Amino acid sequence: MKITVVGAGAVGATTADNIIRRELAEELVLLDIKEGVAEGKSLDMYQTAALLNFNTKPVGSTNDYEKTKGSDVVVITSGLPRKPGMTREELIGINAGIVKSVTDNILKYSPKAIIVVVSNPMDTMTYLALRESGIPKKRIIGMGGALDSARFKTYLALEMNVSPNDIHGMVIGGHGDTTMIPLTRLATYNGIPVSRFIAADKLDKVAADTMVGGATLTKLIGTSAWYAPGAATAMIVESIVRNQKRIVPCSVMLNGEYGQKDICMGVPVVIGKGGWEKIINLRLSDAEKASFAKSAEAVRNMNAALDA
Ligand SMILES: NC(=O)c1ccc[n+]([C@@H]2O[C@H](COP(=O)([O-])OP(=O)(O)OC[C@H]3O[C@@H](n4cnc5c(N)ncnc54)[C@H](O)[C@@H]3O)[C@@H](O)[C@H]2O)c1
Ligand SMILES: O=C(O)C[C@H](O)C(=O)O
Repeated sequence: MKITVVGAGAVGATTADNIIRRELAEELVLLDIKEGVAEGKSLDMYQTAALLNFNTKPVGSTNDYEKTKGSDVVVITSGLPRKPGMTREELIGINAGIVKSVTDNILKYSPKAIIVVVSNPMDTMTYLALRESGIPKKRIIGMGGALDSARFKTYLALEMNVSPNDIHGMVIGGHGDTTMIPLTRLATYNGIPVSRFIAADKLDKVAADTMVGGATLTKLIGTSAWYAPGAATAMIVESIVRNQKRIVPCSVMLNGEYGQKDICMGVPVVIGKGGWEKIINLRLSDAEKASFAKSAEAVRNMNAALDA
């Protein structure tokens, strides 16, 4: 198994670190356009092997795609992160060009790779990568819902003062401050609806905090987050390489599911060795269906900017 992570910034390096610690591949290539950064971070990470007992060797590359040849899975994290006060959507101008050129280069050397897109605005970047590459849709997975769901579970656990490990819940829709849809109705504390433990107004606040979870961290840190994004991305990669068939909300191309077509948005999918293998069709309430349609409209408008 060979995995490449493009972009050795905060999210790319954290993703790579999680992947090698869990030994998800024999070989991990970390690539960045900045001279020496991927090589330096790879060496730094490899120096933890003797302390943490793992055997995957990370290899750095300054924009040399030959080194990525034959990758089974490629994660794209290259691109600008937002600054406080910005939306993810404002990154489209620069990041679209980066994601397009990276996708072209990756597929030259790894035509069969499954691609996990992280760069923002993620739903539109996933759509772009799929449109530009023309590869089968099941091989392109956008990472957003995995992270948003982890934040949702964390806020629920904090409110209830319980372990996040006992909380189940999903966030679907777009990966944007106003487009994500935390499914409060379906969230449970070990199978028991969370509404049995949290008052309605508190549950609404958890949902609202989840939606601006990325913006909150960006304001605190001065740039966007990386620990949970890196862990969420590695979790998806693990489900692919170990064929775990986990159900994860991911941005995938819809063809009539959830009433939408020709758009990549977050819905629950089964992730295995083929990429996303199946979409799980949730029975949404009328209000949830309306939120999904509204979210799709916003994502579609963003996609239209690709051709503007
Ligand atoms: N989908 C999500 O849930 C999620 C979560 C966190 C961050 N993000 C997004 O991920 C992206 C990266 O965030 P970050 O915090 O790691 O940013 P960062 O600035 O720390 O790292 C980005 C890296 O990309 C590199 N890069 C730029 N152009 C490149 C190219 N053409 N080829 C190779 N490398 C290139 C840069 O040199 C830099 O090292 C941002 O767009 C951010 O918004 C998405
Ligand atoms: O908030 C951001 O801009 C980065 C990422 O999408 C996140 O949710 O952490």
